[in-house]
Amino acid sequence: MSIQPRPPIYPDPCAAFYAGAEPVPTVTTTQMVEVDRAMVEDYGISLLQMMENAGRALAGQARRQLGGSVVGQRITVLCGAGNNGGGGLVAARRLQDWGAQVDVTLVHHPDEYHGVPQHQLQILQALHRPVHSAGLPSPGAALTIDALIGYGLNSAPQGRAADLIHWANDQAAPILALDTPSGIEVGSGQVFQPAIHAAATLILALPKQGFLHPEVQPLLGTLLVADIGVPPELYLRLGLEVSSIFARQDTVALSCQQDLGPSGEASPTA
Ligand SMILES: NC(=O)C1=CN([C@@H]2O[C@H](COP(=O)(O)OP(=O)(O)OC[C@H]3O[C@@H](n4cnc5c(N)ncnc54)[C@H](O)[C@@H]3O)[C@@H](O)[C@H]2O)[C@@H](O)CC1
Ligand SMILES: [K+]
Repeated sequence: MSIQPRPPIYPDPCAAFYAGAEPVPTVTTTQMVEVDRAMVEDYGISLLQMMENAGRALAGQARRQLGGSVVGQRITVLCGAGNNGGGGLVAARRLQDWGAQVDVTLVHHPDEYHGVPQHQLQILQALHRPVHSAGLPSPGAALTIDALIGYGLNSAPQGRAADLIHWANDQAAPILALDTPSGIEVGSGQVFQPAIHAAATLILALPKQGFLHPEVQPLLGTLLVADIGVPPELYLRLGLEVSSIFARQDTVALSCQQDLGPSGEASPTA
């Protein structure tokens, strides 16, 4: 069964994103890859640190969406083998720590996880928490988390990742996507088939340029951006002016400015 796209949250396409009254720049995939590189190589902020922040923020957003407590709530977490999936594995662990019943569903066999995602998986295994790498999750969860593919998407989703995207879209449970709904090429805004139809998307660090594309926006749901600890010095080096959007909270909602108007300075709308 295929589903129709949910109605867009924003009635008109976005021209720019805001957090409160603060403009939030978008980044290209090239810039985001450079952010990742500089974090590790120039500042010694490891991927493990960033991923822990990402997964903790994702778990916190899931908890908010489920009303403030996850005790006894069923959550399905779909995890690819890349760093997006690694963030999902962190979120799964934290949600289990907080009392949720989490079904961790992997795209690949555990032997095919490497690097930091493998490290996150091995923590779950050391804790004897079950993970599933075959079949489809049981239906009936209160929330599905999509940590299948992030900005590493290279073509239309294939194989088991595609099967899990179809499965998630067919469930009644809302989908919380990590960084991007899987199936979107975040740089260009190309929507592949299949692609996740998210109720909410928790963006890491900064929104990606493709999120301004009108075809992408109906798939994003409510947009939030999470602090993963990128220092302002790094953004400045890339020519990005990022104001203190996380001064009060680690995760903030993004609103949309629908057009720039004749002066180029319209107020943001919710
Ligand atoms: N500094 C950052 O920005 C951080 C990024 N993180 C996450 O890491 C993501 C990027 O990680 P990666 O570069 O590892 O890439 P991804 O995890 O986005 O994607 C790579 C994985 O997706 C699979 N894949 C790619 N195209 C596919 C297709 N067409 N069909 C099926 N499978 C496909 C690959 O086989 C691989 O397993 C970001 O989107 C973000 O979510 C976080 O983990 C923490 C830090
Ligand atoms: K995703």
